[in-house]
Amino acid sequence: MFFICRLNRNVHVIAAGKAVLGMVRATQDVLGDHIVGGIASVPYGIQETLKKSGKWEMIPKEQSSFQICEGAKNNAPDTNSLATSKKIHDLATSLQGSDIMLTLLSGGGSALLPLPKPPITLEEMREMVAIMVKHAATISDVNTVRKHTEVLKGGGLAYAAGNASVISLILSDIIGDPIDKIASGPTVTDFSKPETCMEIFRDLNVTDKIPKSIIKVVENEISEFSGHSALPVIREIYAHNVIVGNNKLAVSAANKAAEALGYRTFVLSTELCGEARDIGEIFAFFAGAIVDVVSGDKAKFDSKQRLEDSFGISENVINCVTSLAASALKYGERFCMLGAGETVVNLKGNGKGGRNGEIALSSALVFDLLSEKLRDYDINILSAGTDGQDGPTESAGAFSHTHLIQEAKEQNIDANTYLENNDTFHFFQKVSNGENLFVTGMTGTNVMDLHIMTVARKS
Ligand SMILES: Nc1ncnc2c1ncn2[C@@H]1O[C@H](COP(=O)(O)OP(=O)(O)O)[C@@H](O)[C@H]1O
Ligand SMILES: O=C(O)[C@H](O)COP(=O)(O)O
Repeated sequence: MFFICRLNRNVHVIAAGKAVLGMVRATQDVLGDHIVGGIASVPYGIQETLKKSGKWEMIPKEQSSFQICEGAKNNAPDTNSLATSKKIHDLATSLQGSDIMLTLLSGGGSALLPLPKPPITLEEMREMVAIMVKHAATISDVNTVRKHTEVLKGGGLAYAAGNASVISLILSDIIGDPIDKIASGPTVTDFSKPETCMEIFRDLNVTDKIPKSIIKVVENEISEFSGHSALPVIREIYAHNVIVGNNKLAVSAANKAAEALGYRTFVLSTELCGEARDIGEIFAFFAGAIVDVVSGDKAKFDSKQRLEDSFGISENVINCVTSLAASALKYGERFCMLGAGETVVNLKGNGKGGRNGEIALSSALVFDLLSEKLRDYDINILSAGTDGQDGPTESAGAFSHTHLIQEAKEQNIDANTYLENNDTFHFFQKVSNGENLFVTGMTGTNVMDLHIMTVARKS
């Protein structure tokens, strides 16, 4: 698509997400008084957190016509983010053909831009998301439904802006950078069919639990579109959507930092997904497989076999990691394996935790299983959300190491009980006075989760 828009003190900024404050500031620095105003919908407390951590370069300059509105406690839409969404909708609809709507979006935008289609209420939207997430829905699935049930999602914001020129800069928090799903695609044409929502509910086995008003809106859309062929009626949207950052950038920076510290590095994948516990176990079994290769022992417990049989990791990948790590460790170097992505958790218990807590704790349980073989090695894992929040907890994630479970046992804390109850936050808070919890506060970015494992021989 090609369009021309003339920059002439006509830029209205609309921003929504956990990472957009720094983006607002950068656009202010570049565009100066071409920005005539705007609204940013951001999480509670983020301005104070960024100021406290000295990230002044991420704080927007004060401008009377620019409002920064905080909302969406615990990443769930609330009355504040709803009120902000209404203001944003009003601003978009007031724009003229000569205006530019510069939209800045990042993950978290979905909860910060809620405007349910009537008769759906805010409470019902919250309920739907909670049910889907509890049943391990991916964010892609949740946002597919949001696109069909909310006014500003699925291109709704750009549509509201009418003839104004729409340019969106998007920071990706979803595997594969799908621009129509990040923050539920407020400025992206939605090609998905409403039928898909019902298929998602069926696959998750939650159809009966979803509020009736939501089912009704989806069913109405299905019958409205049933007369048309393969695709629903597509709203015409003229927007220029650009991905400006994603987790590959974060992993590449972490990789460089590890190299600068002297580690031999390997990036397993930037698209890790599936059940969180599996990823924790995979990292720990990689450590086991590496140590098997270095020691040359016929392993009592074959980690390589486990990686292949239980997790379908190919022999090529395993050989590649283990030979690279072994060649480093044999010559006294340290090894670092990095990964990134976004997992899910099938919530069975009623504890407090997050994906990263589950990854850290499940890796520690495997380390414990392999403790005999790993005893001459220093092995650590950090699993954390780049946004600084691991689920509804006060931590970004947690560290795991080879003697964590033993340490817990000595403190009469049973790791399995905590993991089964999805209570990893309390596990890490309790063990050794919380020294393995990773607490950063909101970081001002949001490019999914990072997993880092270091392996070194004990000196
Ligand atoms: N007690 C818990 N233990 C483990 N994971 C949990 C728990 N409660 C919520 N979660 C998970 O936390 C995720 C939501 O966390 P959040 O940090 O808001 O995600 P995102 O970074 O994608 O915004 C969901 O995947 C959910 O399953
Ligand atoms: O980071 C987040 O908050 C989640 O991944 C959801 O974000 P989104 O639905 O706004 O993309």
